[in-house]
Amino acid sequence: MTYSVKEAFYTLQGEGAQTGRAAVFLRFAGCNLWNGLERDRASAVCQFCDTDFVGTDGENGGKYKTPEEVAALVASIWKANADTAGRPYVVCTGGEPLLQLDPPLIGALHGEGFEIAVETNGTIAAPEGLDWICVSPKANAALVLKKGNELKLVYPQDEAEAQPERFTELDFQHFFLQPKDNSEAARNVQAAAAYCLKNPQWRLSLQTHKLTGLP
Ligand SMILES: C[S@@+](CC[C@H](N)C(=O)[O-])C[C@H]1O[C@@H](n2cnc3c(N)ncnc32)[C@H](O)[C@@H]1O
Ligand SMILES: Nc1nc2[nH]cc(C(=O)O)c2c(=O)[nH]1
Ligand code: SF4
Ligand SMILES: [Mg+2]
Repeated sequence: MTYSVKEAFYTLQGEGAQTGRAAVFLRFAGCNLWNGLERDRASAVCQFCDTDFVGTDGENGGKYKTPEEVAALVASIWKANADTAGRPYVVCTGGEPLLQLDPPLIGALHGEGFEIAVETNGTIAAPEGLDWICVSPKANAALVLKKGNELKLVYPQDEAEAQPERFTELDFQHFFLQPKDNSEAARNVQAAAAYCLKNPQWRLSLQTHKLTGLP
């Protein structure tokens, strides 16, 4: 299949349990919960997205015809940036990466020595072989992927089915609340912190790349 890549870049993971770890971010174009157009945001299933995932016009973006081409791109970005040892790490995101990340690409990335992480909205079953799965459930979108390494809930979401209590029995090692970044961000940070203080199963995930200025 052809892989539509919005952009690929080297940075530090800004969120969740792997925060601070150097990684190549591989951002796929397209999402099943929003078409990415501002004029359609208010009618989308997911309305708070902070990311441009439309098209293939970003840094290293393009349409790649084979899994080997994508893996070679990711490896070249790692090698151009990391000076010393450390397990090569790729974070597949989007948009919704599970629309495109398939077993051949997982095989090709492993072939280049990468540990593979994914950031997903949890509406699509995950292929075998992923090394780190972060699920971020969205109100009004049925959750299919009910186990993984971390569950990272954007907070607050008003709908009853997106309250933190709905997720605590699921099979994840880590549970994070990530304050929703919007015009109410400061208030959302305080609300998420207050919830974690009252409910110690949950930890606070701040989007540290927005503090450091990294992408
Ligand atoms: C842009 S999404 C891409 C991956 C996937 N579609 C998903 O939703 O998990 C990456 C992460 O950013 C989170 N996110 C998106 N918009 C956000 C916002 N406004 N504030 C905080 N986190 C946000 C998502 O919930 C997800 O954990
Ligand atoms: N530094 C950095 N960390 C991130 N963690 C998840 C991100 C995403 O957009 O999926 C992201 C991102 O866009 N940048
Ligand atoms: S599911 Fe993820 S990529 Fe899609 S609109 Fe929501 S936050 Fe953005
Ligand atoms: Mg982001």
